[in-house]
Amino acid sequence: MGTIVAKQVSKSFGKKEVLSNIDLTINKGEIYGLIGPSGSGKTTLVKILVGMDSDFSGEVNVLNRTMPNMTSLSSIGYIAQSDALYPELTGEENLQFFASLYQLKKKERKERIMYAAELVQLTPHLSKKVMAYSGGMKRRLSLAITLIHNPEILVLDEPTVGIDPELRLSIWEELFRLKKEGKTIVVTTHVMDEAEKCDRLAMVREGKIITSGSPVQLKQQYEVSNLEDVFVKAGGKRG
Ligand SMILES: Nc1ncnc2c1ncn2[C@@H]1O[C@H](COP(=O)(O)OP(=O)(O)OP(=O)(O)O)[C@@H](O)[C@H]1O
Repeated sequence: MGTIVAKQVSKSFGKKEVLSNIDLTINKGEIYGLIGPSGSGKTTLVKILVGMDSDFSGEVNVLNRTMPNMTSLSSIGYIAQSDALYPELTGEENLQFFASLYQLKKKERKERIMYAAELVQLTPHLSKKVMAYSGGMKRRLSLAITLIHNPEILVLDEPTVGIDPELRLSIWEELFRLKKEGKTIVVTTHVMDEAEKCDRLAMVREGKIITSGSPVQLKQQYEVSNLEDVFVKAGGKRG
């Protein structure tokens, strides 16, 4: 049994089907990438996987519980594309607020806030109000919030958009470290060099998984040297 299992998941907005018979199994301790162009359905799918959307057909299981499920929420850290931050509060107050939602003890709360802020290099900016943060700083704060309760599963929708290359690398290093601890990590991206870093990938186009496998397997299977060409050959379109 995988940590996250989706069976025949479909979803429509009105008459438009945006997800069509999605099957996937994500195992404990792997970094799983959902790769696809803008509008292909990645965000819609991750919202269903984390239990934020119950209006779909098919079945989703997370940690052996059918989703959506309140008990599973504390095991999942989800970073939404649009930042759910409080602009009037400082970075630290935002972290405090989210930490308090998870009822962490005072000492643990302090430790987790320091760890998360350090990880995204926001420690020197914690006392500034979030409305004075740049776009990249807000993304980093969102990522820190996702990690605050030390969840077993991390679901990161485009985690490194607007983040400079150096910090992007250090965030990936941290994801590798978390994976070694046994965390399960789901990442959406349209950047192929990030796709290369995943253990396994599903390539998504127009609401369907057009192919899946490890980066090495996929390149061998389609006899190409990069993942962009896998996407094109598997039935995606360039650009
Ligand atoms: N609330 C909504 N109402 C109607 N259509 C929607 C809604 N949310 C998403 N869609 C449509 O569903 C499709 C999939 O969108 P989704 O956001 O999941 O794609 P995505 O792959 O995550 O793209 P991006 O990376 O740009 O967010 C798109 O065609 C989008 O226009």
